[in-house]
Amino acid sequence: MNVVPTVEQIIERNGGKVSEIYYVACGGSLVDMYVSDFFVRTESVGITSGWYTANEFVHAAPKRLGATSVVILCSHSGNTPETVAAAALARKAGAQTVGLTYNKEAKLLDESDYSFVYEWGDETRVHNNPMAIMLDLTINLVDKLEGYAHIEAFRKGMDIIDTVVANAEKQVEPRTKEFADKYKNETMFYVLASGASYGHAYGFSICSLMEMQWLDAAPIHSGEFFHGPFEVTDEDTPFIVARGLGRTRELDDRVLTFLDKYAKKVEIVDAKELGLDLIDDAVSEYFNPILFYSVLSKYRYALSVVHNHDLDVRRYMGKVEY
Ligand SMILES: O=P(O)(O)OC[C@H]1O[C@](O)(CO)[C@@H](O)[C@@H]1O
Repeated sequence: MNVVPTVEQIIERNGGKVSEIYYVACGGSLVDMYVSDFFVRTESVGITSGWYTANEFVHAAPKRLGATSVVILCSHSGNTPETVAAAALARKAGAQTVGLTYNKEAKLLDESDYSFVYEWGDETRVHNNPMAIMLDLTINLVDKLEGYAHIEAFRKGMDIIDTVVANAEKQVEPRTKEFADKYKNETMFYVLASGASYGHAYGFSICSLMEMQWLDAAPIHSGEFFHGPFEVTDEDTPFIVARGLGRTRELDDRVLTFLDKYAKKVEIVDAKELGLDLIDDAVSEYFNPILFYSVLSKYRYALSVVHNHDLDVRRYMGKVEY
């Protein structure tokens, strides 16, 4: 998808003034936004950002929300009521709203100044998935507003990410089956990551393991592991570590050094070993979550097979009042 016309219109509407970008959604759509929020937090000098579950945005909106805010909202179905309400609220406050959805008839589109109806299901074209579109939009917006030194390296990364992911998926296929066989009777997993990838520790826990497999799971930031969680470590507790590339890899490595001594059930998903180092070091960390999403989806599929538990089965979601 070409994000440039949207970037230009956003900038034109406010005479080049954007003071904050808010990322607002629920569940898996929210997870997909984490990397963009992380990018703004760590790379922008003049723009602040916030990452909000939609209902919290509605009930406790930031005071700064206003005409110079850009609010990016994503809903796969396009009709999640909290996300649609957040878009309406953002618009009422004078902010510019960008809506992403898979559904051409989405209610979210009625509340969006700019929209992206994205592709889904073609695993070979991850650059057209919402996570990549939002990241592309964010990086181009920051670049146009204040300059981003590694924009060309990022664009080159976008050109090859589909190939990197396709190769990585093939590479992990056998080990996802081994993982599923080894861990089929486990009921609790701790999922660790850091930096741009932390959103996927959260997402794999709440969406893939809890929602789709009805298993207990908890995300732990690699940096936080040594500030409480590591006390549960023993030889029987399973850990999944998404070992990213980039500035915070050291945090993941510190966890792995500790687990190597005190744990026995450790699954490492390493972005470097899976070929992400084909992308320039200056930007590869922003591609970690795109790779991890696709690769971890293979892990969850393998678990669903050994559990004979279809990934689409729900007990409560969309079935009862909540
Ligand atoms: O992206 P949407 O359609 O707003 O849906 C959000 C819902 O979808 C999921 O991300 C995945 O089923 C849930 O976690 C969440 O309730």
